[in-house]
Amino acid sequence: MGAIGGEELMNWEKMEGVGNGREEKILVLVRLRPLNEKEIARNDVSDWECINDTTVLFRNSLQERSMFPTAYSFDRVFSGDATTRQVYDEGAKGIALSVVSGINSSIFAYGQTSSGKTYTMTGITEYTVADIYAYMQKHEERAFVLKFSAIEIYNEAIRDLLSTDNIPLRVLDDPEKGTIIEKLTEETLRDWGHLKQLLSVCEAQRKVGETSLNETSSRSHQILRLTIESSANEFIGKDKSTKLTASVNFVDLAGSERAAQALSVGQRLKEGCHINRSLLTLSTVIRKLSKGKHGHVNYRDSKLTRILQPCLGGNARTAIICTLSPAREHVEQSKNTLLFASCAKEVTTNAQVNVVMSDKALVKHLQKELARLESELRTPAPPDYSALLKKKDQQIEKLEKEVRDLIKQRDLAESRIQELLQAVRNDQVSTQWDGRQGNACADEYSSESSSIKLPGTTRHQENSNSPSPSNRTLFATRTDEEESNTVCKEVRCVETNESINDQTAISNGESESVSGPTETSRLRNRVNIGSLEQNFQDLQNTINSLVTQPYGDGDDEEQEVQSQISNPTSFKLTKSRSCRANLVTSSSPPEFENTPPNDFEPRFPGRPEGRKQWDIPPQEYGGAASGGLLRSDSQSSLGSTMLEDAKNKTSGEEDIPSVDTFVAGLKKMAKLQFDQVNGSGAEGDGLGKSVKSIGIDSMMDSPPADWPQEFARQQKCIVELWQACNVSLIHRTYFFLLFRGDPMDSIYMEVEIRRLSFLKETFSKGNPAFQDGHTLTSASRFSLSLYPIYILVLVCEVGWAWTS
Ligand SMILES: Nc1ncnc2c1ncn2[C@@H]1O[C@H](COP(=O)(O)OP(=O)(O)OP(=O)(O)O)[C@@H](O)[C@H]1O
Repeated sequence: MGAIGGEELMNWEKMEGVGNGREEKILVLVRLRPLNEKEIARNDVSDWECINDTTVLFRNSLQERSMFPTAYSFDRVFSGDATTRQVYDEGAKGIALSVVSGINSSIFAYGQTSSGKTYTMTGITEYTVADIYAYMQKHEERAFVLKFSAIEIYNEAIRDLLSTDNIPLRVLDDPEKGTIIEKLTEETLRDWGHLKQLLSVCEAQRKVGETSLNETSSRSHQILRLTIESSANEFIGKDKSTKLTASVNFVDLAGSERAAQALSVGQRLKEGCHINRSLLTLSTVIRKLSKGKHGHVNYRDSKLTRILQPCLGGNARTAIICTLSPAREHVEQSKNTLLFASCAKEVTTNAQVNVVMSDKALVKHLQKELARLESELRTPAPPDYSALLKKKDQQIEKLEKEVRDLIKQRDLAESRIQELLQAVRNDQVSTQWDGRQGNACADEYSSESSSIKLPGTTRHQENSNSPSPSNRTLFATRTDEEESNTVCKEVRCVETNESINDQTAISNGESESVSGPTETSRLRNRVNIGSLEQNFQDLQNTINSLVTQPYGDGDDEEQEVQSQISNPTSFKLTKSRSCRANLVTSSSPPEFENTPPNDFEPRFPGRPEGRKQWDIPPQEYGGAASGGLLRSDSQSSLGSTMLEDAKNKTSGEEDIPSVDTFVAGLKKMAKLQFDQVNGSGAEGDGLGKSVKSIGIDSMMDSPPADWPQEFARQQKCIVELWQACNVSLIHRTYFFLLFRGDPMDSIYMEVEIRRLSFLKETFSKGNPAFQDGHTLTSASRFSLSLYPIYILVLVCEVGWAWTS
């Protein structure tokens, strides 16, 4: 017995590159035999052709329609005129001779009966053994030991072909050696002649029978095993001896057959059934292995697959030679063989060099390995700079990406800041403009003629982007103590929450909030003639611009509003609370045109006779007791009617019997509506109901489950109130001239509407319950445009009072 030392072993493993196993696909060869004499006599023709070294083509001369492919590619295909020597040299040799390198190998022959399996395997076995002996002769520095064993599996029974006993052998699972066959004869070969003799014995022992397809049909699966042990001569007899040991299997499978074709009966039929069953198991195992080594593989379903398990996806290099009969009558069988071959070429095996070490050699080897590892620990190997560089490069790339993202975010934030700053500048400009009219505003707020009070509530003031009425954009923001410090405030609101005395001054502090008549007179007394004159001049300019851009051009106005709405950047509503500081596009007020009219329209006392009277039966509006709100469609119809009236009329056409009566009726209607909206008048009068009483603030913090519906109702009510106060151009004019509180109320309501829209945007992204229109915006803008006229009248009054 030869041996190799530990160093030699490591060199060997490096050289072979298989120390840790080598995965490779099963080598699949296809051999097409020529037509035999019987087939030629039957004038059979060959439908198969090897068009190159790797492809076999099915020439369907009958033009049959078939689900099978016509071309098959494998590692190597051999035509009918190829010799077994060629098959061996160009195909199986490399696999078979792995055994001399300590790697297990297997050569299979698979195919239908009479396709040439035995013919091929006999030659392959001879050539392999011859080459092994030639190798042994070449490598005299090594000592080889060859052992031979042979079995056949006949009707699922294992027989020892080297034994004359007919006793079936048992298959055992050995924890170290794997699957073994009990009591199997293993002959140590003396020489080549000895092997030839044993092969003859096997041939004689193997079950062979005559069928209609093959006179010498193999009725069993035959496995010849040649085991080679080799070791280096120089280590023989020394303690540190190791040896390579591997086996090569020559597997000549029984041929699949159709009972009808083979005309088998009796014993032959029984043999055929066993053959087909075991071949079916082999096909199943191969098919499963071809899909990857996942799940359970039924090796144990047959003795054939159990014994061949290491060759099928295990520690072995494997070649399968699929033999084909060219005869047309065997076409289907040939196609089945090729399908098996197609699966087999997907199966992966993992061959390893099989080294057997003596105990002393093993200890020596392990000690050496231990010393090497310890030295590596003491002096760690220099770092792998290339790997480190690669890692750093990846980190740099990641950081660069992050930087790019941050730059993008920064740019976005800057643009947002610019927008906000612009808004603040606009706010300041408008505040200055308002400041010049601050006293007048104060008077306005304190006017007793304001029929609809807002006790304990906030009055909002709309600001325009520029003093020019034709270029105003409405902004509205709710402010409170918390919000007043927010940088991004775009519109200022003056709140009179708790104490009127603590009211925030508008703009430069000149303006004062709602107060009683005494405050009004005090403010009037503080009016400076010079500032009044200046205000007068400003207002004159404003009026001039109003005259040059009359409101009557409703289409233009509407278009402008439409463009503002369609362009969110030009029409924004900003919430100044920091946690909700995102700019939100203001949604448009509700659409009323499509609301169907109903019978629930209140009679309007100031309405001219002959026109439709609005009656407001208080009991129909519910109230605190019922707690009910009007259905929104009822209220919508009111707004709709009024709006349509306003649209259908011009100032010239308007028939106004009594402005005072009209205003009184309007106020009454507004009060009733607003009381109805808020449940009752107990907490305040009409429009004086604050947003807080509506519950918007609490809704923002913890919106109720049905808040969208409730919200929509509230929004609609306020919108309709607003419309009630803005019926038509001429009425509006009287409002401004004679009914001082209402213009601000209407503006206030517009602000509220916008704030509600903002809340809606905040809470109901994409909620289809909110369908907004644009009609209020233009009307509101018109209210603003007329506001200077009112200021003018007020100034005149103050001037007159002062001079008198
Ligand atoms: N390539 C070939 N060239 C010439 N003759 C061949 C070739 N292959 C097979 N034959 C002949 O065909 C006949 C059947 O061959 P063989 O017995 O090897 O088939 P088989 O596949 O082993 O059949 P079974 O499965 O029934 O044992 C034999 O007479 C054999 O000599």
